[in-house]
Amino acid sequence: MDLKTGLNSPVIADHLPTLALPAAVMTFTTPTSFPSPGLCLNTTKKIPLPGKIEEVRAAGWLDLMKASSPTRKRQIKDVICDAQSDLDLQYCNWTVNYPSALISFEAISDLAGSKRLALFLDYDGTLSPIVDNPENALMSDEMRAAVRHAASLFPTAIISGRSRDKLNELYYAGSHGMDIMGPVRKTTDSNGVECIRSTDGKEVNLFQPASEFLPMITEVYEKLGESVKDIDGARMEDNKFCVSVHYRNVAEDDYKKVFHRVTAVLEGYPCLRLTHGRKVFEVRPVIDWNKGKAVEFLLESLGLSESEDVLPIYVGDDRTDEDAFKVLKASNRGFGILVSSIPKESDAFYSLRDPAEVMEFLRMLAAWKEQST
Ligand SMILES: O=P(O)(O)OC[C@H]1O[C@H](O[C@H]2O[C@H](CO)[C@@H](O)[C@H](O)[C@H]2O)[C@H](O)[C@@H](O)[C@@H]1O
Repeated sequence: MDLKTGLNSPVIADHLPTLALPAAVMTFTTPTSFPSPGLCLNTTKKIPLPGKIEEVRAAGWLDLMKASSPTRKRQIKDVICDAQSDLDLQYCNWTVNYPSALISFEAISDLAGSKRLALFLDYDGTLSPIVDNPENALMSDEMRAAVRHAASLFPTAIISGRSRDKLNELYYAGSHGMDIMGPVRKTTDSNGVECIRSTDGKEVNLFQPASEFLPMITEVYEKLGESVKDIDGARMEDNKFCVSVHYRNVAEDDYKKVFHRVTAVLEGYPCLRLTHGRKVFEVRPVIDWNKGKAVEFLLESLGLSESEDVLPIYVGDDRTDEDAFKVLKASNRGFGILVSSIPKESDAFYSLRDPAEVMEFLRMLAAWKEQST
């Protein structure tokens, strides 16, 4: 997919309640085959769950899948109005804890002061609206211009679950941060970093911490594709170091089927984990690497990880972006901005409603930078 001019479509935000699965569910067996155990998180042996807990687990996931469906709008105009006003009230109350980055822009620019901003931008749901077909999730020309303008003023990276070759912009980390094309590192620690030339001849660094998992990812992609091919609307996506199983276009009655087919295949891959995205199952290696680690890696590559006069800002909409929000929150340096049109728990500090507001925020940042220099 080439990210060209985009299609504007309504952003359908998904509400994903947090689901605390029993600890037993989250244990994995360190495999005897495939990558060296060192690569797979040290974990205790996976124990078969008693039937009851297995049912609870399946029901929990099913609730997650249903909760991420768009609320069914009834055809009666009044109900939509009422529902809309209730949602607005809930959203308004939520922004008390997650202030709008547009309304709070003056506070943000005061915080930024003379610091050097570093921008980290998620792609789907942040720079492009959520649409039914991933192939149609494109940045609009206006958004692309806003991103490019910001990138001319601040170090800017796109960090996405998509494979890196679908993102031909700036610095970027595809596969949920596991495939990083970043600036030539200014630090000595270069283990695992390969120096290559990018398509426009620029010398860059390539860092792929999950490269040993490629054969496993390729194999599980094939198996998952085979296992869901008879489910109408189910769609696979190969994101190089991770796999997406989309169910946005699957009938809700078939959600359970998708869930059980995916989990049945993954039973044979204890070194892979399943996370829930926006009407998508994300299958990733069980390694200690995520979007938060990618942000830390890129800051270090830019020589910005030690200095106090840097303000990293991460803008994202999905659960995998929370790893980056957590890193910035824990470092007490910089902050996350959650893109959501409905209330959600998050480790972000600010909020923006949708990609249109993200674009406005980027424009405000650029204007602020240009008038303050
Ligand atoms: O980290 P991101 O850049 O947010 O990528 C996360 C996933 O985004 C895409 O799927 C989501 O967007 C699609 C297009 O709007 C939508 O159809 C789908 O339901 C969403 O889950 C992408 O296709 C995945 O590969 C990414 O992992």
